[in-house]
Amino acid sequence: MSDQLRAADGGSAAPYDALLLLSFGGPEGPDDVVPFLENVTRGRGIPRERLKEVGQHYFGFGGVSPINGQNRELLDALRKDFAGHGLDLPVYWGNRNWAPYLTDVMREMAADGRRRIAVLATSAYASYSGCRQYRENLADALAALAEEGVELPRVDKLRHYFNHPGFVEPMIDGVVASLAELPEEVRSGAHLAFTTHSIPTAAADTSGPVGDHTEGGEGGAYVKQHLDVARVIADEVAARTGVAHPWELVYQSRSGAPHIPWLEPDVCDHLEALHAAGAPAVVMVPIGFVSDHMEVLYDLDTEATAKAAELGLPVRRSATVGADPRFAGAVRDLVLERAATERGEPAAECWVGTLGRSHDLCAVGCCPARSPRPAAAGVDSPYA
Ligand SMILES: CC1=C(CCC(=O)O)c2cc3nc(cc4[nH]c(cc5[nH]c(cc1n2)c(C)c5CCC(=O)O)c(CCC(=O)O)c4C)C(CCC(=O)O)=C3C
Ligand SMILES: [Fe+2]
Repeated sequence: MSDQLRAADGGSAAPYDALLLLSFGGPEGPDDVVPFLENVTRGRGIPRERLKEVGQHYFGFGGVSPINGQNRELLDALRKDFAGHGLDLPVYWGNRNWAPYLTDVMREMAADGRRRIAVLATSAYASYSGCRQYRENLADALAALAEEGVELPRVDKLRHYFNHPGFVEPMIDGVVASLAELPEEVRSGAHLAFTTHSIPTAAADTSGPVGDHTEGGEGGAYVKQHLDVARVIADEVAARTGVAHPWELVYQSRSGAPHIPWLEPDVCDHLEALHAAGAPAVVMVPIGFVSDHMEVLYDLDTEATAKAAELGLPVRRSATVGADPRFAGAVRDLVLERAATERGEPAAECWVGTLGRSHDLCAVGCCPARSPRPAAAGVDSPYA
């Protein structure tokens, strides 16, 4: 981690007068589950069977996704961090698929007189679902407010933070802790399975700026960024434990029709393959996710963990960053970095790995939608 640079304490958030935490949203009780899934899947052609199955995942947890509670904790952590560092910036929270809905929060922000909003999406990497779709949601919210005659604030989306040390370091600690929990006789031979959300290979290939696009489901910014983070974590874990654990990037939570190719291998198939090849233990490292929401609690802690038990393979699942104070500090860095850039001043950049500071403004063609729609906070935004 020697190439990392850290932003100094202090600094101004001007021209920003608010931060908006923009997330996915999740149900908060059994009656919310079906309407939530309808919101998520509106017009996206997810097979009914998959929806019924995913509904069961939520009902198994009383119809409550942990994601909203985790965002409330992150909000608290952000407010504490900002207050503790003299950053006077109000923080709001809105979601794509459940209350508090983005449009309602933006209306409230406008009524509070917020004119220039920095947006942090709870998705660290480039992809249609994790980046452009949030920009489309912002455009939809601005369009709705324009209809209502509200004077529109300007929104800027903060850059991808997959390689910010405040995102990566807590995960390194998590892997070291999970390794320590494994029975000693299997610990040194343990494999690391870095996991993230599978997406259609066509979406992976076109993720990120056009210059990163590839063919054949082999790359694109989405895969490249995950590999970069995985390598940083694996190298640092090796440095700390003295053991170079073998690692691989695998995928989880596939949906969509079976004939459409998505990124593989699936984490459960990977556990089987590792077991067959004689691996004595595995730590699953959910680098694709910011908190322990349903994709982590069900797909890893329930399903993949049951698969490992069936195989007799010892596994652990390492921690996501959640509301770690280092992550809150990373968000402050991102705000200050972007604010300086917007003021035309040099910005202290924080990043690890090999890819550098991600772009501030998505260019035309970045993570394209299958059917083009207006998206805010990019070069092609119809809004100021
Ligand atoms: C890249 C990515 C992230 C990571 C980045 C980020 O965090 O944004 C993510 C996060 C999440 N995905 C979530 C839930 C769901 N995702 C679905 C469907 C889909 N996700 C996709 C991609 C991603 N998803 C895709 C390509 C689909 C197919 C349909 C479509 O293109 O939309 C479906 C529909 C049913 C199903 O197919 O599983 C659900 C219920 C929750 C909430 C969990 C909770 O409630 O705790 C979270 C945080
Ligand atoms: Fe998802």
